[in-house]
Amino acid sequence: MAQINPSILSADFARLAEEAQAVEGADWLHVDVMDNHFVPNLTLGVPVVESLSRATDTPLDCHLMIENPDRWAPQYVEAGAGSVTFHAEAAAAPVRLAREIRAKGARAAMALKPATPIEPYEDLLPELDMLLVMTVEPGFGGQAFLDIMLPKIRRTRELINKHGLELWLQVDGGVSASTIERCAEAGADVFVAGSAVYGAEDPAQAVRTLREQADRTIASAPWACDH
Ligand SMILES: O=C(CO)[C@H](O)[C@H](O)COP(=O)(O)O
Ligand SMILES: [Fe+2]
Repeated sequence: MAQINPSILSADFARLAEEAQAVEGADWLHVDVMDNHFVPNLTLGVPVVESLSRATDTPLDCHLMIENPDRWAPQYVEAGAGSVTFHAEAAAAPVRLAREIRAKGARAAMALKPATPIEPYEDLLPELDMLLVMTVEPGFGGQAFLDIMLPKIRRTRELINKHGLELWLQVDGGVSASTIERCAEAGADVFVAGSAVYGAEDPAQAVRTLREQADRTIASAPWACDH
């Protein structure tokens, strides 16, 4: 089953609680944390995540685009995040960090920027609950989907299936009605969508439509039948 995670990066930050409630029915709410160092943009931090976790029943999927996640990621679990994603390029000790996130009670995930290959991380996959393949350069919403990431999604899915892991494979960046099927066909099962959801007239309906598209594709995808 596909999971759709609307990204509040494309929501109205002055009405975050309402915007979160507008997509109830989504699997997770994707929260982009940017520190203006790891990426050239600044969004929100621990206090906002804490408030947001009280404002919605949808679990929070925090995508940390920050330096030194080894220091900060555990605080996002304490703030109420159900899943915390750190970047492979930023973590000093990814295994220790993934174990700490899990020990604190959240799902541990690792993200790869477009130029970061999956292969060096094969042995680390059992330490993770989700792997995020970025399909745009992290930093901004509303960018065009990078088709050249499809082979990496495919290779990552092959590694997950080869090792028989229950790891989720998330894609983030430019995911919309016109790109979600290519991602699902390549092996993704968790889909972040910012502008495609919050730019729609009815965000909750946009979530349902994306989920239907992804579910239909996954149902006939060879990678899902083999699994
Ligand atoms: O991590 C991100 C950007 O770094 C966002 O989650 C992503 O860009 C979502 O926005 P959109 O669906 O509009 O591309
Ligand atoms: Fe994100």
